[in-house]
Amino acid sequence: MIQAAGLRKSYGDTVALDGVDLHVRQGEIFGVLGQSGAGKSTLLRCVNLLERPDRGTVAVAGQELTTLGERDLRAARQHIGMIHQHFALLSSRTVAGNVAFPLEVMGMGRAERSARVAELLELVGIADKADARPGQLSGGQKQRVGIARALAGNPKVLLADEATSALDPGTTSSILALLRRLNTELGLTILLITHEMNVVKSICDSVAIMSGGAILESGPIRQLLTTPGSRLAAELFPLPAPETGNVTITFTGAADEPVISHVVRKFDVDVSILGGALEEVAGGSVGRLRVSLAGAETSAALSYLREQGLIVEVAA
Ligand SMILES: Nc1ncnc2c1ncn2[C@@H]1O[C@H](COP(=O)(O)OP(=O)(O)OP(=O)(O)O)[C@@H](O)[C@H]1O
Repeated sequence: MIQAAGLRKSYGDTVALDGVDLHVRQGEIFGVLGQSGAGKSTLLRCVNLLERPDRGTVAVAGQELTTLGERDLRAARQHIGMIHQHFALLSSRTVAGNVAFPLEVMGMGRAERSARVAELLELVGIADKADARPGQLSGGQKQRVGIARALAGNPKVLLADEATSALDPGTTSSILALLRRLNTELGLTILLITHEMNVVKSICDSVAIMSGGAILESGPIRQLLTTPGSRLAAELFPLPAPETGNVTITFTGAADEPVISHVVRKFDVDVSILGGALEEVAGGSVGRLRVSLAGAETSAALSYLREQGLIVEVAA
């Protein structure tokens, strides 16, 4: 649904994007995770060409955007909704007036417009706030207005720029739940940028980890977590640096299998547990356990764990 290749963007001597490739599949929620200054906002702005990349190509819904002139680009952007960290609402307009704004720009007639606005406010759960001004709303309600406005043109893609960073944890959860519902009910593809692992953990299907203008690792979350050496796994489950010979075991969905007690019973080994955690990620449970094994049958025990489908990494 979104295909970017070889994106480069510099501001003077600062290289904000240093050859970025991005592939977001239709119907998924894709998170770009990174620290401040990693290049996330620049990447998002290059996807709808609010910022023109110095080099590289961007296609959204099969349409190559980088070759379009300003007029065609404006038309193409109607199919790409965007929501912002600080909501970007017009304070002089009511909630309904804010949501109506893009429909006015599209030239939609008054009656059709007001029916569409009512439908959108209902969809995001703030139909009762239609006549309120943004200044009278909570942060979560403001973001719901932002989402309704972004959906006005029936976009195929929604870009979310730190959409929950200005919200408290409870409100963040309700906005993330709304985004997931819109993703499921409307088949909306969502590309979001965030510096919060929690956002990735709760709603993303895929992720790209970004640093210094480059993507270090990207793909479906469950696939990344079961790839040896995964940065995502290391960030999601911060364990102390391993000592030589320590074993890190990553498992998905198999936490109910008593594999460790099997190993101890089947082989001549002792297992000491050094640390670990279990998390709900991408709709399933994923766990990481750091252990040390001692005994005559250590290597047979490690082979057995691998045969059970666990990812087993031995620190060199
Ligand atoms: N308009 C601009 N002019 C000059 N430098 C810029 C501009 N926009 C971004 N940069 C620089 O490009 C780099 C990447 O910035 P960007 O805003 O994309 O990062 P980010 O990961 O979104 O960070 P943050 O979460 O703090 O916004 C930074 O070094 C930033 O200072």
